[in-house]
Amino acid sequence: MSMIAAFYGGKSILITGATGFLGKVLMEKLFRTSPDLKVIYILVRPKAGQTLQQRVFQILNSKLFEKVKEVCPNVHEKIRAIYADLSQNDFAISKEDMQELLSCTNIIFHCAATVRFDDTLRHAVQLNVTATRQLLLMASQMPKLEAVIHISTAYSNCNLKHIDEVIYPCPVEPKKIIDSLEWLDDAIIEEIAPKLIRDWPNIYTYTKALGEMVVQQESRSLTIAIIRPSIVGATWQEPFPGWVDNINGPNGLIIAAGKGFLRALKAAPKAVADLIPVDTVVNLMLAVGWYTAVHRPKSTLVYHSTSGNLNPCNWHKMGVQVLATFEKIPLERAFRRPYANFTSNNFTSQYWNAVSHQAPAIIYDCYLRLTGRKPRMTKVMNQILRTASMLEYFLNRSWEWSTYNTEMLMSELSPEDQRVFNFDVRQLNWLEYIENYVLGVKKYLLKEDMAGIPEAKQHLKRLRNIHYLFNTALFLIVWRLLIARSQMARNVWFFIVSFCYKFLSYFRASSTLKV
Ligand SMILES: CCCCCCCCCCCCCCCCCCCCCCCCCCCC(=O)SCCNC(=O)CCNC(=O)[C@H](O)C(C)(C)COP(=O)(O)OP(=O)(O)OC[C@H]1O[C@@H](n2cnc3c(N)ncnc32)[C@H](O)[C@@H]1OP(=O)(O)O
Ligand SMILES: NC(=O)C1=CN([C@@H]2O[C@H](COP(=O)(O)OP(=O)(O)OC[C@H]3O[C@@H](n4cnc5c(N)ncnc54)[C@H](OP(=O)(O)O)[C@@H]3O)[C@@H](O)[C@H]2O)C=CC1
Repeated sequence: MSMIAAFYGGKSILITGATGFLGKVLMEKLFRTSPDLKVIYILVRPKAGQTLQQRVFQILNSKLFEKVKEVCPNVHEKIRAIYADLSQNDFAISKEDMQELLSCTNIIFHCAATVRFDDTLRHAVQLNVTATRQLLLMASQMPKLEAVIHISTAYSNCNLKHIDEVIYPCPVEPKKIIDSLEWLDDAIIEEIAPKLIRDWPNIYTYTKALGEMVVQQESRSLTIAIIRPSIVGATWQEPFPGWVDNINGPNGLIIAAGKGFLRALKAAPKAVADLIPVDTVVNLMLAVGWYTAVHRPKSTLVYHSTSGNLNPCNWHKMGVQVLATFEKIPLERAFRRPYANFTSNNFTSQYWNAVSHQAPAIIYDCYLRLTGRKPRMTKVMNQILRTASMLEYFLNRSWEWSTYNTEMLMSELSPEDQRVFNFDVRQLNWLEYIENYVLGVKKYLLKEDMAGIPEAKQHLKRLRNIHYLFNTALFLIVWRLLIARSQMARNVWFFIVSFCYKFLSYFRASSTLKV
């Protein structure tokens, strides 16, 4: 019997960010392995015209939850969606709901955050810092609370090269920033933001670092742990391989590469691609929840959920495998054949951008215009290049994350728990994982039918022919222009033609002799 699964039995669990990528996989695993848990409270806001109930209904009826319904048929009764907006005071939770949360919650998983790299400082602080503080204040009023698990990111200290499982202080106190945002207007905040974030690459990583400091400051009366995942990718094994449902991080770039939009990336081929499967992160979260509640460590422990120091893979290997998978299982209606280049050189990168990205987009838009349609490719391309440039910082560096606490926890688990809540990334076969990942992007994210693969392959063949035709025509035009303008080009041309003529004459003469 799994000790961890048994631990969550009968528990009331509060999850923030349950509608997000990580939150959904966490709920799924909890229901599947501990169907006898009492209730999962989720803090949800209405979104995109959907009520809370519609949002929950959609999640529970998704492919991800198919297995859950077999082991926990009454899953609908065990999930309680509470209206909440984490950017509001007291999260805008009603008095009755707040009372229920305060009196019943046993475990908290705090996943909610804004993960946008370019969010405003005000909003990012509200979500990633102030909301964390407010949640911990709530937590300190929960008599039955056993543990709080805060999800941060391995990149919260990406201004350092070697990162230990400790909380690093930030140059400015989070409280000072929270206070000053109350009276500064938005224009001034945006002006001081670059000075505040110093050597952090973006507001997201900076505010996540502030969030950790808040955890440390508010942890006195609480039992808290912090988990720092690196780049969270599709599922490795559970509930099935390759599940993914948003375009953050690698996902959008994989689509852009598969559709032939993105054919070059400014990335150091040898830099470590520190991806971590989402189910691995979730297994660690559940194990940490159990360990923190049962062993109540004296200080706040930090756990790295990273792959680089245990089972490293680099961008070159990853890129090659992504392309190899697209050969076998291409995406539908590609713009160009998937092909790409990783370069860390500025000049080469700009060259590839102009030749491989911008020029084809402009040509295609001209074609759309000529055929009476609205041009759109340049816009799409600029969006992709903007995204790629935002991720560049992470593609051109490697970090060393120590994993002492994570490994210690692994050794504390029973063999059964090590199997059911496996977070040992050493067992991950990258080639197999990436293939399933790419397949998952096609199936679950783009919702493409596997029956369309032969047609997609045909389409790629047509694109290859167009490519050859285009290159030949381009070569002939350039050559013709050169010949018209340069004596040297004419000489080379006559040399080649006379050489070919002589070669053919010799060949014809020798074959006539044989007859
Ligand atoms: C040497 C030889 C090599 C040979 C082989 C080479 C082969 C290469 C093949 C290439 C194959 C690629 C392989 C994989 C590459 C993997 C790269 C992975 C990089 C990952 C780095 C991640 C670092 C993460 C660090 C921290 C991790 C975390 O803690 S948290 C989560 C990370 N957060 C995010 O990812 C959020 C990032 N997104 C944003 O901040 C914003 O979306 C934005 C700023 C990027 C854009 O904002 P904007 O307002 O302009 O747009 P938005 O409204 O959001 O969207 C507009 C449209 O753009 C689409 N979109 C959004 N994000 C992406 C994306 N990531 N990729 C693609 N497209 C994206 C979005 O859907 C919108 O589309 P429409 O709705 O159609 O308008
Ligand atoms: N994905 C990754 O690569 C990594 C993620 N992390 C961390 O993991 C955690 C989860 O990330 P992930 O699941 O990928 O992110 P998502 O963007 O998928 O999910 C974010 C969640 O936060 C919720 N949320 C945001 N704003 C509010 C708000 N004002 N009120 C209520 N809820 C809100 C979202 O709700 P809604 O659905 O309504 O928008 C959503 O449920 C984050 O803390 C992130 O920093 C760390 C490292 C890497």
